[in-house]
Amino acid sequence: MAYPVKIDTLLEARWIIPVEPNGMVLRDHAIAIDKGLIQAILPAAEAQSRFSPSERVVLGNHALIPGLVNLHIHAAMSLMRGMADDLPLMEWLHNHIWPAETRHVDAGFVFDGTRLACAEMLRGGITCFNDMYFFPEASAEAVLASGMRAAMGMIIIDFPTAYASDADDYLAKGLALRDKYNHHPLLSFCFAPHAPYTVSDKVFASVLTYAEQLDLPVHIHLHETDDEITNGLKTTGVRPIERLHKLGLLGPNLIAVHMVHLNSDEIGLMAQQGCSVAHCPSSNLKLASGLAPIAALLDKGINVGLGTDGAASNNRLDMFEEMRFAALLAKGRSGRADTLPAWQALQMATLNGAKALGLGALTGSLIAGKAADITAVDFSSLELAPCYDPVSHLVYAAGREHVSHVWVNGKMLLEDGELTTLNEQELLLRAEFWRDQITDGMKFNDPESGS
Ligand SMILES: CSC[C@H]1O[C@@H](n2cnc3c(O)ncnc32)[C@H](O)[C@@H]1O
Ligand SMILES: [Zn+2]
Repeated sequence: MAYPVKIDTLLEARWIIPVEPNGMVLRDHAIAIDKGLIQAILPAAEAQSRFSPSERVVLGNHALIPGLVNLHIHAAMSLMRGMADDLPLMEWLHNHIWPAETRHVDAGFVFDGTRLACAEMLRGGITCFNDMYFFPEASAEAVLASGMRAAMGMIIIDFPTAYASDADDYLAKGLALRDKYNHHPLLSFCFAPHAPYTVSDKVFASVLTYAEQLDLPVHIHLHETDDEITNGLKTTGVRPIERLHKLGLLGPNLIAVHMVHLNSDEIGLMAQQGCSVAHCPSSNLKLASGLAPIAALLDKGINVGLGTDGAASNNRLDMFEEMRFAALLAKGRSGRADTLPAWQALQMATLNGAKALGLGALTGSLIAGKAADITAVDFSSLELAPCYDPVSHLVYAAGREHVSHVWVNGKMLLEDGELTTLNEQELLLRAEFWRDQITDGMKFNDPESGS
């Protein structure tokens, strides 16, 4: 008989839901992990005789799923959660968020805010996120402190900020960051021009040149509100999607965020060009932007992933909530209960996000050879009983409070609900500190406060 093979970790669980192939649920199986990678998935009894793990984790009433992929977030905005609620996008941005960003956002803010967001996301089973924010070098340090996987946005916005003076400066800073971490096992990069209404044609042309040269995704807010389209038509003569098409930006590397207001020609064009969409249902509802036509996008074969957007417009970084909202809203909008079934919502929250980021060979599903980015969901609570179908429960009944363990690249970052890399108490103190800074800034701005 052959000797057992030494490995780092053996995870045994009641259910393993690999997502690829879709619809498969494995009962009483185990995942063998070594050097950060999934080595094999096989029946638990067989795994026990074949492998000799340094660590064995037995999760008798849990489902193991691929770590959730948050396809659109401004992580550091966790520090602005609840700062400006119940406002439409443009009023929210111009009168509240941009003034606060001008006044308070620096590298320290971004480091603390991103760590806070990482802590929240890890507790909710998210292993990878696609970030778009100022001072991405500070976000990258926060990501590395947490052990998560992230796509860092090389942001470009056509106005000066404390981070960069002009479009060339934004691009140079983003590219320098990418050079610093190129080939890092946990970090990847996306160009992140903010939106059609804040980026000029000339700057889009530079972004396209670099994106093609480096074969990197381009991550942009697009067709989020009706006003964006009306104003775009007025200022450029065409709708924003048509403008980006003319500029050559539509293609398999494009991650279009929101995509709420679309006509059927635009849906056809996005499909034909192979673009991906980041659907952010909670943010679209809270800012009253509208309901994205997700069933129509999926019918055309468009790759749709899910995002939380920032905590200032959501106000949770909770992909369980996004899965449930996505499934329910798509049914409500299409008038068909079979639109966006649970398995498809789970696929959107995992594999589709990974594919959009160009990380489909690395994460997003549980198969041998991919990174061990894994989330364990505990089905012991009474609100998850009885269980006929674990995939149904994951989307329609479970919440982030049921996440017990998380691994990224084979490393356990959440153990029985406890973070292993980030210090919760310190993050709470830093959050209070920044809340006090922002509140003082608001008093200073408010003539009625007398200061
Ligand atoms: C250039 S860093 C990102 C920039 O985007 C702002 N932002 C946050 N949420 C949204 C949204 O839903 N639409 C448009 N812009 C958004 C954020 O405050 C930063 O300024
Ligand atoms: Zn956003």
